[in-house]
Amino acid sequence: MTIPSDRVSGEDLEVWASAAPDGPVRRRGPASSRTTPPAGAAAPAAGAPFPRASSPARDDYQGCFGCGGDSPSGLRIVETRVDGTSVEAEFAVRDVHQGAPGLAHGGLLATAMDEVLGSVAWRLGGRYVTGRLETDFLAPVPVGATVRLRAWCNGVHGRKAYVEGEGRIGAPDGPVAVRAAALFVEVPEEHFTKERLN
Ligand SMILES: CCCCCCCCCCCC(=O)SCCNC(=O)CCNC(=O)[C@H](O)C(C)(C)COP(=O)(O)OP(=O)(O)OC[C@H]1O[C@@H](n2cnc3c(N)ncnc32)[C@H](O)[C@@H]1OP(=O)(O)O
Repeated sequence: MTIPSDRVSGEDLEVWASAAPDGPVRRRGPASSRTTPPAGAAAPAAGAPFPRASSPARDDYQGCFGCGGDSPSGLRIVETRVDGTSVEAEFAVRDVHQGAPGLAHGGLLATAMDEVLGSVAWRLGGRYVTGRLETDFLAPVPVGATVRLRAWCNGVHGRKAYVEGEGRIGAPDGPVAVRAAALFVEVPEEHFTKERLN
């Protein structure tokens, strides 16, 4: 595998084709060029429905740490709104999600972002896995809070999908606690079976 190592540092980087409800956004730098669509990437049509409206594999499988109901300490993320190219979801931070006393563990917040960004990638129609996940933690999240998640796709280039999102505390317009940008890579079906030990 050849992974590009170039980074864009310093100045803000404009995401050229963001489908975020507020339109094109400026990311606070430094931001990685690895999670920014290159020139020539296909931009999702704003407001158009996702190619895949739902995920039967997901609906039938409850073992996922992010969204499944069978994992006792799982995040139990629930999607609340799917609108064109964006997904909204939420979860409640429980005691089992603590890092520092009374506060959510950052790794679990990153997991939540992986989940909701992954849901957007899944809805693009292929089978995608996370290749790279960049996360900015902007505010502590107290145990007991509901985190409102939102994610959208910025572009698709070959096997690569560029997805971005944020998590806010308490309400859809609450304080931003976490931001994430990710590169998802499309894989064949056997990806999910060939390395399994059981
Ligand atoms: C069931 C219901 C589910 C429903 C889903 C619901 C949501 C679930 C959310 C959870 C999602 C996850 O956590 S998924 C689990 C975590 N992720 C994984 O386990 C993935 C592990 N990694 C891999 O399997 C592999 O490294 C891949 C598939 C990512 C890439 O390997 P590959 O297939 O051989 O492809 P490769 O040629 O290396 O890479 C393809 C292109 O992507 C680029 N690329 C690859 N990785 C990177 C990277 N980290 N940073 C930059 N670029 C990268 C390459 O440069 C290349 O660009 P170019 O040369 O083409 O330009």
